Amino acid sequence: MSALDTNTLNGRLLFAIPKKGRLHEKCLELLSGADIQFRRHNRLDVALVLNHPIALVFLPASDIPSFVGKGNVDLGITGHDVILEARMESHVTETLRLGFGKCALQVQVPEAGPIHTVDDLAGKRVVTSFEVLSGDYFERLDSRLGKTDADKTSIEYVGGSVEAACALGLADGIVDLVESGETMRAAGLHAIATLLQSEAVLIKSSVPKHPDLTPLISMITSRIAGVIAARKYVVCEYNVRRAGLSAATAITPGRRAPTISPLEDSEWVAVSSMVEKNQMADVMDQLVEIGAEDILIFNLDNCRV
Ligand SMILES: Nc1ncnc2c1ncn2[C@@H]1O[C@H](COP(=O)(O)OP(=O)(O)OP(=O)(O)O)[C@@H](O)[C@H]1O
Ligand SMILES: O=P(O)(O)OC[C@H]1O[C@H](OP(=O)(O)OP(=O)(O)O)[C@H](O)[C@@H]1O
Repeated sequence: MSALDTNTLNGRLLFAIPKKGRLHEKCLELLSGADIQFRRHNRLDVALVLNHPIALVFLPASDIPSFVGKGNVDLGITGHDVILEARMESHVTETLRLGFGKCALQVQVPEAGPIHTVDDLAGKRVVTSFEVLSGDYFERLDSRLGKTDADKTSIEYVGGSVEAACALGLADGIVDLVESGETMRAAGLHAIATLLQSEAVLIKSSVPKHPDLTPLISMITSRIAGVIAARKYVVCEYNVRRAGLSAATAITPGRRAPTISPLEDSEWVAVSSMVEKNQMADVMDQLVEIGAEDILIFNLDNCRV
């Protein structure tokens, strides 16, 4: 098949996936968890899904918002940041936050330099890959500070390695993504302001071109939501005396309500409840404190909640 053979793609839902970079591998894991099976031929940016009428289209993450927003593809995964940078927020609907690709877009300056605040940076040179968001930010700042056209902040675009710009003498400050902060610190920079927080999201067109694909979009969304929820929750099971049950269910209320089952010993019950993974250790400590026993934690492979 050639890269975009319209006959082969006819009738298939087009689903855009970042072709490389930070989000690529995580997206492949999601597809696998949702049982969306495909074989990608060497170098081709389109792959037909074997078990559903879907074609995956591998695109740069930053191009996905406009492809989805303009209806060229039906569904996509990308970062919230690049949706705003592409000014596509009113053309796409973010249907799911995916819990990965979490980062912040921050203004950074040399740690040892004379600039300490964004007000100090206003009117100087800023280098970034986010020229739209940075342009908006510094335009507001310049206007608040009463800068004229002659002395307003200069915003220059670079495609990557933004963190090198100050050391190379190209910039007084940069606007770039930060997750762990390692890149920033290694470049001798520190953050002085945050423009936005971002994470990967599932998006669809706000005005779908193919309304007949809505049930398939709902199915994919529900499957991916199941994979995300399975990562977020564990199942906690334990035994507790009936007398301690109300204290126990206050600790593990579950999503709707915990499941309570009688035991052969009529003084005791077994409780099963979903618990957020990051609360698990606290919850177990509290259960031990109220006398619960045989506390077991189970990871979920998949779920629909
Ligand atoms: N350090 C990071 N930690 C977490 N998420 C990140 C990080 N850097 C980038 N992201 C997220 O991943 C998205 C893609 O960034 P990445 O640097 O991987 O792009 P790329 O593939 O190199 O470039 P392109 O946007 O051209 O595809 C960003 O828009 C952001 O949402
Ligand atoms: O805070 P950290 O965990 O260090 O992550 C931040 C870095 O990650 C991103 O770049 P990436 O490594 O994806 O490469 P790029 O510069 O080529 O976009 C971003 O542009 C930062 O440079």
